[in-house]
Amino acid sequence: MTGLTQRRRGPDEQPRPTDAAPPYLDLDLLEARARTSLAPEVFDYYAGGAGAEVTLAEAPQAWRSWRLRPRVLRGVDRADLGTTLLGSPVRTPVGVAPWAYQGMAHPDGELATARAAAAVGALMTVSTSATRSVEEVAAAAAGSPSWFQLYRQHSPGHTDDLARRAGDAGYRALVLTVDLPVLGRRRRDLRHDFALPAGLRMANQPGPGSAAPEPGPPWTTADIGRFAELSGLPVVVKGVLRGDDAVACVRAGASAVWVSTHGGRQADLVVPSAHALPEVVDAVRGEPAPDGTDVEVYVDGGVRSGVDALVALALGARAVFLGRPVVWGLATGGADGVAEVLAGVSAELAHALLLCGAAGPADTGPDLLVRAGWPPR
Ligand SMILES: Cc1cc2nc3c(=O)[nH]c(=O)nc-3n(C[C@H](O)[C@H](O)[C@H](O)COP(=O)(O)O)c2cc1C
Ligand SMILES: CCCCC(=O)C(=O)O
Repeated sequence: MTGLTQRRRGPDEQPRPTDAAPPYLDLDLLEARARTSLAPEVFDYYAGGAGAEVTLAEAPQAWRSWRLRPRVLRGVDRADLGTTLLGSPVRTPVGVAPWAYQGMAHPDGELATARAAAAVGALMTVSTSATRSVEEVAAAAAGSPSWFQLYRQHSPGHTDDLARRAGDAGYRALVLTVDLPVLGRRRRDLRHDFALPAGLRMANQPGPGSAAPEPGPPWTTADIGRFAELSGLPVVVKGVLRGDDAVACVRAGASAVWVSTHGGRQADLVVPSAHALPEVVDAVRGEPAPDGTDVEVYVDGGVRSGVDALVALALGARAVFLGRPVVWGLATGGADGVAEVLAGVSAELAHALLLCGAAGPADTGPDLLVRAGWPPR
């Protein structure tokens, strides 16, 4: 049976994991399949959030609190998704957010994700907590632009060493994740006493790979310039939700800031990324990056379609990153599954741009948006 002849689901019917692939990207179906194929504690580690999971649940809704104001009669008949991220050309502004322990989702783990991202021309961010080494994933990306995400390690010397290795391995930026001074209280993981399954290892860190690692000494803005120097790479600060913090990062030497709630996995009741993004974009306007160019702002959290991505671009994001959709792609289809997700959301974005009379990511802006609700606020 092809997707085209498939019976349509009723509005209240949940996707069945056995359904054939529909002729469009169905992330609910991928998640339902992943839920049946993964061990419950692994699925819950990937899917879960902190506390009562309010931030997790609000993230996708927050993008949908905007409505589009399409432009017509502008002669736009083609949308080109190509752009640059910190000077590296990519074929889509939809990238892969760093996510840990990919070997639990697929035996090839991070290597499969890297190959898929390279095939689609999307940028991948590789987590410190990968099940493959810094160098192995760089080799799988085969020169396609990738970034390395750095976590504070218990030993500062080890953190410095990872930063240097990222520079040597050819990553194009170092992403400092700053929203994990301690691990969020993730009830699902606590219930399962989650730990990395036997046979898998954290390839870049010592220790057992539990959900409650002990991070090293706190970082401050002074570390931004230090890591840029150590690695020889531009620094992106991930996990910024306030304008004042964003400005402090840039003044300390960051080339970009990444608005994120860590997928609702750190503090609960945090402002959704979609609501924090405009404040951050406004705050860094006019603040030059170390190389004199404009500071770039990225965002993630609850982006589940190309239209969500369009809202993010229109609010001023230069790139939009996906977390769980990529997890479900890898868990259900390996590299092909990841490519399907990245290409699918990118195709939706291209289509949404055209429908709004925009020729590409740079041809978007707040004029395309109004707050949902009537009268518009
Ligand atoms: C299973 C999982 C593991 C994650 N691991 C990391 C990580 O190692 N480093 C990091 O900076 N962020 C990590 N994140 C956060 C993501 O980079 C990203 O901010 C978030 O997933 C985006 O939200 P979304 O899942 O709704 O798309 C993780 C997220 C998930 C779901
Ligand atoms: C040290 C944390 C492990 C990876 C992570 O960031 C996450 O699970 O959200």
